[in-house]
Amino acid sequence: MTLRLFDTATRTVRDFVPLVPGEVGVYLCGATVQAPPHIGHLRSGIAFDVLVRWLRRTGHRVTLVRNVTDIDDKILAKAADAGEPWWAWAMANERAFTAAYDALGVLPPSYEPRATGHVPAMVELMQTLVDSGHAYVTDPGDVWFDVRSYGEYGSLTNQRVDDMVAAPEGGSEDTRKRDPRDFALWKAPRPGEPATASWDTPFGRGRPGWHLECSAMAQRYLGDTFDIHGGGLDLRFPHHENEQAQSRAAGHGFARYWLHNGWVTQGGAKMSKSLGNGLLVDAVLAQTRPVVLRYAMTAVQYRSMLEWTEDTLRESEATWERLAGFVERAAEQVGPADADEVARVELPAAFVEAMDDDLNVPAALAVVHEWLRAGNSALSRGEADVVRATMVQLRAMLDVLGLDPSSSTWTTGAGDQRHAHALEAVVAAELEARAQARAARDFATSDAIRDRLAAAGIVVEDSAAGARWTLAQTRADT
Ligand SMILES: Nc1ncnc2c1ncn2[C@@H]1O[C@H](COP(=O)(O)OP(=O)(O)OP(=O)(O)O)[C@@H](O)[C@H]1O
Ligand SMILES: [Zn+2]
Repeated sequence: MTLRLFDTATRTVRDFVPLVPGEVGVYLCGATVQAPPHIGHLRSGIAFDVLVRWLRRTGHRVTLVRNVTDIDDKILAKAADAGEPWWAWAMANERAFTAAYDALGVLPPSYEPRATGHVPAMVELMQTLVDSGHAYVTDPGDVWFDVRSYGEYGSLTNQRVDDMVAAPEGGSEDTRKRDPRDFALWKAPRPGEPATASWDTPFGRGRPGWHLECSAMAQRYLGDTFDIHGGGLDLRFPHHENEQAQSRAAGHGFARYWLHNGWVTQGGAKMSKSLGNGLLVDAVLAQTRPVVLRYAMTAVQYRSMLEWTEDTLRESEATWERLAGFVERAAEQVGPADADEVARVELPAAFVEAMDDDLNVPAALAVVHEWLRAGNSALSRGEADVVRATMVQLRAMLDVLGLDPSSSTWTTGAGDQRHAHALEAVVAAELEARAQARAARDFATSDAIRDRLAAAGIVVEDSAAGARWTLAQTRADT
């Protein structure tokens, strides 16, 4: 059986044959860390986590590179509005993304390069493009890719240059460009931008364009030619078209397969910050266990749109309870299986077939549910051997999807923020009641509330801004 993947470049399903047998290099465009993530931002991380897990399970050594774009117009603008250094703004949001990936059981990438740490590699690539006549400098710091110089421009998205829209950086009215579609490799600082947000290059001082970052970082960690490049559907054009043009014009083979995941949508529209319909990961995790969110985001095929409704999490929770409930009861009856056994067991043929069919997770889950039904019958009949075998199979299949109920990712409660949010709400109500009692000079009540909180290990401090609370330090800390 061979893995077949839908390659966006050829618009066909192709057998996946890695460049080096048994080894796979994957580059996934990561976050531009300008804000904390909404669940749409996590879709690609989860989709490609399933790909990586499947490749590993089928015997491949996978190198996954997922970058962090930590310098960008929006980061600079938002940090300036907030009165913070741009790098502090980027770092805080990068941490929020990392916490979200961890909470949802997305395995860490092999390498997670930040754009700002790879300026020399970008300058080198840009130099190659300038030297070979594929890029040109207008004013110091402004370097453009010359789309007419590269005959294959448009091949990834099957477009003719004449039909394309102007590149957003310096639009069609920018007379310095040779063609309105030419896009920025390097951007001179704009008035008012901090000096720390630009770097010296042979072409003047400036900062990288987004497309150049990914080309340079992919080459740095995966080499001139690598297997799979992924990202959200909206990145195909211009981002991926431009990445490919830069790298191939520089003489590199670049990505051999292109995979794009669908969006999380609401009412058919892409969930997005600017539309105001972005559900922040943190807000969802205040009310839902991470595994339930992971299940909901994994259960669809990666290329499908995932339409988010009020019922999505409820349905996901009910299904998850049935799966995790079986594994728990089975382990009670026959004892737990060890991780090695789960990692080595031969998977059901129908499951393998579904995963090899362009990661058809819904079909793979249908197999999981057949096994679940059989497992539940075996449980009620007390057939220990069948229960055990089914438990091992279910855990193995679910592990491929990042959803093994016995994985420590889910059993330790890490990333589950519901307790913290519940505590926050209860203490806030207590403090409000105390404030009212004090306002009414009912000190007996206000003191009783304070004592009750202290007995629960909560220390209240009064300040001009109102009451603040912290958890009491343990004896060992004092
Ligand atoms: N709803 C979504 N579903 C899947 N992927 C998404 C979604 N929204 C954003 N992404 C991905 O996240 C990355 C950043 O996208 P983008 O900046 O468009 O998101 P956003 O911050 O919500 O959008 P906007 O700038 O319109 O508010 C891209 O890789 C994109 O593919
Ligand atoms: Zn990219």
